[in-house]
Amino acid sequence: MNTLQAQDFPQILERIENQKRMLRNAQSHAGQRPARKNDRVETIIRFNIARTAGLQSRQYEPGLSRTSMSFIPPPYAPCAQPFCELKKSMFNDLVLETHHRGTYLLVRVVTPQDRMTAVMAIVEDEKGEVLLLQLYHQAEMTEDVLVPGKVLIVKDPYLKLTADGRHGLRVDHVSDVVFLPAHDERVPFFWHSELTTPQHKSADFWKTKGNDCFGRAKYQAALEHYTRALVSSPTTEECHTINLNRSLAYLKTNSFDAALVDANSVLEDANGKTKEKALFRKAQALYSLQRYRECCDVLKALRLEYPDNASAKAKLNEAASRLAEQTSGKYHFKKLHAEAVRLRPPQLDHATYTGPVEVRQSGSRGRGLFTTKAVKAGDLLFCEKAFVYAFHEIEGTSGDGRLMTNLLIDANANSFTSGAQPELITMLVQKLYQNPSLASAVKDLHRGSYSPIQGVFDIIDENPVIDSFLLTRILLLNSFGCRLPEKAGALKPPVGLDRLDDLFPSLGVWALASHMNHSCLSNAFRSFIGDMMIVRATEDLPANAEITIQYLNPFNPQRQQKYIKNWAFACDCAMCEEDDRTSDVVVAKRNTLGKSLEQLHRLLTRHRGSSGAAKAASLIRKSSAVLAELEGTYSRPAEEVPRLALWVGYRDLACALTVTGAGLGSNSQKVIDIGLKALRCLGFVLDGGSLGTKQRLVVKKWGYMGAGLIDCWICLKTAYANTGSHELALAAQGYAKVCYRIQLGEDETFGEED
Ligand SMILES: C[S@@+](CC[C@H](N)C(=O)[O-])C[C@H]1O[C@@H](n2cnc3c(N)ncnc32)[C@H](O)[C@@H]1O
Repeated sequence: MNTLQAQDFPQILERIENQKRMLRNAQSHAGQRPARKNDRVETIIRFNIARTAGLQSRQYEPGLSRTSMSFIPPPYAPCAQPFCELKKSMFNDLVLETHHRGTYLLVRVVTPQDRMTAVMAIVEDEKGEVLLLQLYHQAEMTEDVLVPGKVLIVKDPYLKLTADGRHGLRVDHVSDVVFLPAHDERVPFFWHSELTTPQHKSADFWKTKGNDCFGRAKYQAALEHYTRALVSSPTTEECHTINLNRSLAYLKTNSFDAALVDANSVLEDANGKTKEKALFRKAQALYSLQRYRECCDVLKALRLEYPDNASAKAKLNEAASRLAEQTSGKYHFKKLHAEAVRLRPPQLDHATYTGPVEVRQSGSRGRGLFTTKAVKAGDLLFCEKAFVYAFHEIEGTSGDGRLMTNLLIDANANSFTSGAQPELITMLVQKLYQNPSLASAVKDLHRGSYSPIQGVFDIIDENPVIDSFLLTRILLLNSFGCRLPEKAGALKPPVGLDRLDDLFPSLGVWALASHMNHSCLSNAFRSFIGDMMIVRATEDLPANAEITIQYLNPFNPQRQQKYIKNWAFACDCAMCEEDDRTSDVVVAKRNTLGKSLEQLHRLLTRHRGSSGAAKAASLIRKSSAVLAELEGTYSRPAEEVPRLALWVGYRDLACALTVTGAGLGSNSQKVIDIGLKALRCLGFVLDGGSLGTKQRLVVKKWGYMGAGLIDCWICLKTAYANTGSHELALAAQGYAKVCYRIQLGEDETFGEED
């Protein structure tokens, strides 16, 4: 959820203005015939030169190194008509900037492909006319999508004027393209080539060819050959083998629905070794579709009939572990951490657990997520595996431009996203196109004002109708940026969202999490281990409470504008209300005082032990004076509106005193006072905790989950322990652990860093 406004980035604003000019120019030619026909030889040579030189693979921007920009074009609907209802067109029939509804083009690829954001090649029609074809949202594969000789159908073609004044075909919806197998009867005879080898070969011939391609990891080619084998009169036995092989090739290309269909077709009348294999393929497909219970059932049946099958035994163990996670919410978090460190991308093979939550209506906010029973602070609400996840290793902010390498620009909204957004859209498009059974998880996610056509996601000509613009919209409104987990620990840099970086290089969609509405004073906290999102309650909640999270960092002064612009709502939490009431003068004063505190605390950490005691004492006095002044800028009680700048000041002072040892001995009292004050600034309501009173330390009401909260509790624990108040130290340690669990998602690793 990291959309940025172009007005803050002049270079991008300029590009957007150029793009808008181009669009307006293009629109002024709508309905016209192209000024001149493409010369075949020149078009092919020009394309090949550009492709070879790699000119089309990157655009360079001064100041923004190696920036790739893609623009979201004006949305248009995908074709929702079956092929049999479409009328054939030729290139000469097309006019500019027009969707030729109800028609199709039959084209053949004549050059190798180039890939920028789109996959591109020169294609010809049956009259030999040529055009540039741009296909968007095609997955990166080991095989090229467009290879010379390949024949395609383009439904509802769109002829667009390109930036250089030429024209070409642009296809944004994957379901608007049909890749025809060589043996398809729609491929004209005179386009048959060596690629489309004579048609009278046996099923075994095509199966062998398929196996050969499979062996070379050419899975798409293998699929085509297996399909051809199946229509070349195979015997029943051959048919089983081919279906099993094709099922495996489908698994390799992440087409789990199709893999399952093939495995099931074999199971209709197979037995012996064939049945054993088919059951295993079925289990593999079900596992990949995260249907763990069914997967376990299939594997149990397989084990019963074929007890010596070692692969089935291993797979059953895996599936049973996933099922246990899914039903109990019990994860081996240390193992998850280890996997997240080892795997690149860190996509973990674990199940989603949905805890005591459900989606319900939440008045004018649309749907929201609610508790189904009372929960305690730190309780697991859910742990969700990403539906799609695009991983980028570099962590950074907009400041140094490192993230500004991959921009997706919405010229209409004058906004853009940086990072993995374009990649994620293609992932989402492909996942749903290949596995329509999974669409229900995401197709109804919040889409703002975008209204898709009737029939979207319907199966037409055996494939689902996919609207890339709908999915782009869903993604822009529902994706989460995420960072790799930081190891929180005593007095390490704080974990949380205190910094002004709402930009995260990795992005994903977590469908259940997408139902949570926003509040700056949220009652739940999200953390990530790899692509698993862990959401825990940050306070005790009754049943039927709406669960909220922070979409953006509350330290971000522009957050309200972003909510309005990106998500079309204004946050009405107490913190936003208070921000509205706070004058710029007060904000500026808080910033200045905050900076002084930062400096004082930095100096303080240099004066360690007894030798620096006098200097430390003077710095502490100064710091206390600044803190008192800062406190004077707040009026509403912290229980109602957390005092974030003040919290940071007290937290850092408590930590600095603990680190330097200035907090040792009699100064422990100081750390305790400051630490407790820090917590109260976050809205914590505490009972007890003062030395010598024998009163237990109890959190009566949980406060805001500020970054560094764990550290603050650890400082308290240390100070209590130093004064021999072991019960208080234990209580502080216990609360540190709950905060650790909330902010890092688990507490199995708590204390390991000590
Ligand atoms: C990611 S969706 C959250 C789920 C959404 N309410 C639904 O019905 O699917 C984000 C959208 O929820 C609504 N929303 C979220 N937080 C809100 C809030 N605090 N006040 C009003 N609307 C909110 C806005 O329409 C926003 O664009």
